[in-house]
Amino acid sequence: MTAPFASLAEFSAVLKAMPAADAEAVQAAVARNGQLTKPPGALGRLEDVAIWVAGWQGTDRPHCERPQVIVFAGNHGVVAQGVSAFPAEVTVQMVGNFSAGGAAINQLSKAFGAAMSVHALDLDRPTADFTVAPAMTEAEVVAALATGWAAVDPEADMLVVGEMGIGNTTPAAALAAALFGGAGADWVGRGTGVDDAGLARKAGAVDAGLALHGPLLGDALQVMRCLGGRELAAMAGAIARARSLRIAVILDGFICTASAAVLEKAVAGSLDHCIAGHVSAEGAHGKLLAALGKEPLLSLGLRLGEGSGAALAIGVVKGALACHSGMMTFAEAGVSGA
Ligand SMILES: O=C(O)c1ccc[n+]([C@@H]2O[C@H](COP(=O)([O-])O)[C@@H](O)[C@H]2O)c1
Ligand SMILES: Cc1cc2nc[nH]c2cc1C
Repeated sequence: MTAPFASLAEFSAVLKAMPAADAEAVQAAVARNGQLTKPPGALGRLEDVAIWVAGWQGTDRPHCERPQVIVFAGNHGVVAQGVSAFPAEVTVQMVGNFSAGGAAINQLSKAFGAAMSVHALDLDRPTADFTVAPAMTEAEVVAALATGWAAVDPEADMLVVGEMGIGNTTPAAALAAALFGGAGADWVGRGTGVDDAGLARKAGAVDAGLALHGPLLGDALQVMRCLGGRELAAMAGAIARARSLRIAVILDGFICTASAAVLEKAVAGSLDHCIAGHVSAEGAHGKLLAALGKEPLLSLGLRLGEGSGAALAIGVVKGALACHSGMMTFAEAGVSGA
């Protein structure tokens, strides 16, 4: 579907008109959960997950039979500041690897029965270095949001968005700092494995970006334009599209979460259809999730990106929905209650 916005103002209006969860389906799912053959609460957070998905799918028998994984790739001018352990050409090389089926996310998507696609966004045209200019023009950020919007399969019943972009933990840290306050040092981490000097360069780059674009940063969508990147904006566009379709979303790591946070800051409640798949090893991811009030499902020390942690969490969500929708009630099974 062509995106119903051609400017950031129109995208903002779209965010303000998003559907809510189905309160009746939530109520029905709570009632069903209470009748299933288990002690009350014995499935822990799986019960909450199932009831939450029920609300977005509008049924007390929610399912995860057609999960979709989308990986967006972008390149970043700020890599000129020496902020990554890897060279920028790895982004396009990894897109080749995704297309050939050779990356971790290919295997995880297959393992959890998800349809996976990859979208490379103007890799030969990196965003501007945000320490000297806004990362994107309005036309560029809107185009990236629209790519994400169009990439979502309306028939999917669960969405994972992931990313690949050498250097992108730096724009992600810049988004987090601009949205939640603090300095670069509060939000940067080691990414693909920078040393102490690299970490200091990342903090310096974020501080320079905050200082340069300061006057615009009260507006979350301007934060994305000035400090973000194409794959970050595309993830935000896909998460917004999923909301418009009432498809639940599993968030991935630090970059994905920072991109999503832009939507929440633009319009509070924009991430009510999103769950945190995992907490990554990137230093500030836990803090960012806490700021959003999201409790991660998994904590496995991953710091890969690509949607990998969220793809693993598909397995947890599938387990939650299989139990909720497939179990018998006490009455059906002839099991005595407490
Ligand atoms: O998902 C995460 O939390 C995460 C943490 C560290 C690194 N990454 C991945 O590594 C790349 C960014 O790291 P860097 O050091 O180049 O900024 C990018 O391709 C991400 O997918 C991802
Ligand atoms: C090899 C490699 C694979 C990745 N996947 C996501 N980010 C990545 C960064 C690197 C360097």
